[in-house]
Amino acid sequence: MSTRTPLMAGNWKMNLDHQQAIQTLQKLAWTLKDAKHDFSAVEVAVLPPFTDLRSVQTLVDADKLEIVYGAQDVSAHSSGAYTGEISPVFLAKLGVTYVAIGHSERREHHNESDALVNAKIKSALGEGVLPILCVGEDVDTRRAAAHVQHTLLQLEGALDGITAEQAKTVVVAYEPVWAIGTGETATPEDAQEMAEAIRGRLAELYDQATADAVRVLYGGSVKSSNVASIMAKPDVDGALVGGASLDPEEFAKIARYQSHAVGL
Ligand SMILES: O=C[C@H](O)COP(=O)(O)O
Repeated sequence: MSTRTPLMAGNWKMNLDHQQAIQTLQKLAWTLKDAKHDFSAVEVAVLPPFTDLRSVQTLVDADKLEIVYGAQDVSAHSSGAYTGEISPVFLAKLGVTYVAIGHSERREHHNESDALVNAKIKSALGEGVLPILCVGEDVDTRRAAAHVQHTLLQLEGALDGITAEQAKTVVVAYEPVWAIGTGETATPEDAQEMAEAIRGRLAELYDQATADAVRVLYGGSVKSSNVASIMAKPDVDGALVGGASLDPEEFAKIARYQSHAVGL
């Protein structure tokens, strides 16, 4: 039986301005409160755009919300002449818990390499911000049956020079690119295959205790209708949710997957 606390993280991507962020977060918080959600059983996080973070922090603090929040990217540097970049120091000061690093959209549109992803992971960890490291293959790699090898290489590159103690705090999100925003979800078996392979490689890179501590999420067209079957797999510890996290009632249902799995 796993002792890992499941994590449901909503990646809002480039959606919702700071006023919409407040409305969305309030509605999410009310919905979860009405449902008496146990945050110690399933952790809930939102990853808004940078410009929303101060508003989100203010609401979370004022209403003492148990929802945590994160950023969608971070600079590999802590300060200096890096126009447009956001320092991990600034994120830590805003009470940010998590930061997504190496999302496939950043790898694709901003040419982020495994080396840069690795530098960003070190940068975040240096300020106590927990990385959600995104890995996963595109459709051609999957068709060539090279998806496991490809994804494990991304994992190794990202964790180069990271100690076992640090690695235990990293969340890994497996997101097959062909399933992101397409409505096409990987099967629960696909998610389990990769989550198990990731945990196996972590055991080889570090040790079993580290591998057992790391949470592995699945991401790609997760909805309330498919989350329970994905979460039933032993190595899947949560979901990185894009589109469906913009609807607070739907995202609350995803976080409450245990309730609707047993028909409550
Ligand atoms: O970060 C989230 C993923 O890219 C999944 O997005 P999606 O749920 O809209 O497919």
